[in-house]
Amino acid sequence: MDMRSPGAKSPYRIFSRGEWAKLRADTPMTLSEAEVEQLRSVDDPVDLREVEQIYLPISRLLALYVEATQGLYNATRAFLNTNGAKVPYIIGIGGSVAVGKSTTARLLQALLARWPNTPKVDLVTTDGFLLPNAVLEEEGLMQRKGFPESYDLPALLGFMSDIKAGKRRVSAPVYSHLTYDVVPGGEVVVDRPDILILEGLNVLQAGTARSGKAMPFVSDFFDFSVYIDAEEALIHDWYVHRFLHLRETAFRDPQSYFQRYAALPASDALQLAEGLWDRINLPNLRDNILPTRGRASLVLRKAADHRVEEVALRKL
Ligand SMILES: Nc1ncnc2c1ncn2[C@@H]1O[C@H](COP(=O)(O)OP(=O)(O)O)[C@@H](O)[C@H]1O
Ligand SMILES: CC(C)(COP(=O)(O)O)[C@@H](O)C(=O)NCCC(=O)O
Repeated sequence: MDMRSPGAKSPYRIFSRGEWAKLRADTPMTLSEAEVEQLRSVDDPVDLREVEQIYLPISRLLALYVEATQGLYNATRAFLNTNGAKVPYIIGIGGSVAVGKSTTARLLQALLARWPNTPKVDLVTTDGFLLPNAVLEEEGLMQRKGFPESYDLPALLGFMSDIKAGKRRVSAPVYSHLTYDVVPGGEVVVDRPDILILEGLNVLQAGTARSGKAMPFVSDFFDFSVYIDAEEALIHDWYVHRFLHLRETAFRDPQSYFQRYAALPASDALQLAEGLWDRINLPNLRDNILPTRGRASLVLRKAADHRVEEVALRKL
């Protein structure tokens, strides 16, 4: 589906940047320039203007949706005459490697937590559910990191199911981009938030376990989902640029998996980044990530300067 030429039958309503910005209405700005700077990832130029024009309208829309969903839960509780556990509202954020999912997730977390009915907003990334490198190596999957088969899908589904059941203190494993591996014994504990944001490449994918067995979709647990979109060539440039930037910063850390490459001449580092993109991230984008775009509730389409130029909102 081409988002830019949606037919009359498209399930999406398309907004230009200007049209979307107007939907902020009177939503107050609750982040400072310094906070936005702190929340953005390496190489992401997002600023207060982008927050005002793109993220405040999303935050306003979500505040309305969350309130309506909370009303539905209350209606069910009244109907059943029970005092069931509070159920978190779940938002999925998907898109390619290097498209800017982390920045969007952190900005939405900060904005949503400032609404009075959703003070507790937790954020979990799916990379914690990747199989450890030792297992990926044993199974010949190191060149498939981020592909559906590189995740422990049953564990991710179990986590989502516990959250939706309103369980207390549900834990998720943690991934380190520095060591390029799952952190042994690492965990993040989610304790009945008002909202949970789940961010990762694979959040909108159809559920197939490594055994080939059909499983529920992770997105079956979502109340709302966002897909971050951009032209393939742009994401490629962002990935390579970020890699060269990290070579001068994070890769110099003695703990970094990529430390051995920090001393490489720029031309060799460039070749390495191009190889990772061509062998892993581009095929994953084409085969597994982009095909899920049409399942998102909201699609944010970014331009070369990383700014969102178009927004597509699913007609319910
Ligand atoms: N090799 C790396 N070393 C350190 N940080 C990294 C590395 N690769 C990615 N990151 C950081 O990890 C986060 C997630 O990156 P990624 O999965 O590409 O998603 P996105 O760019 O869509 O947020 C980003 O904040 C990025 O800057
Ligand atoms: C860790 C990732 C798979 C992202 O995982 P996610 O949080 O989206 O589940 C990705 O950042 C990655 O490392 N891809 C492997 C190829 C590469 O090194 O770029």
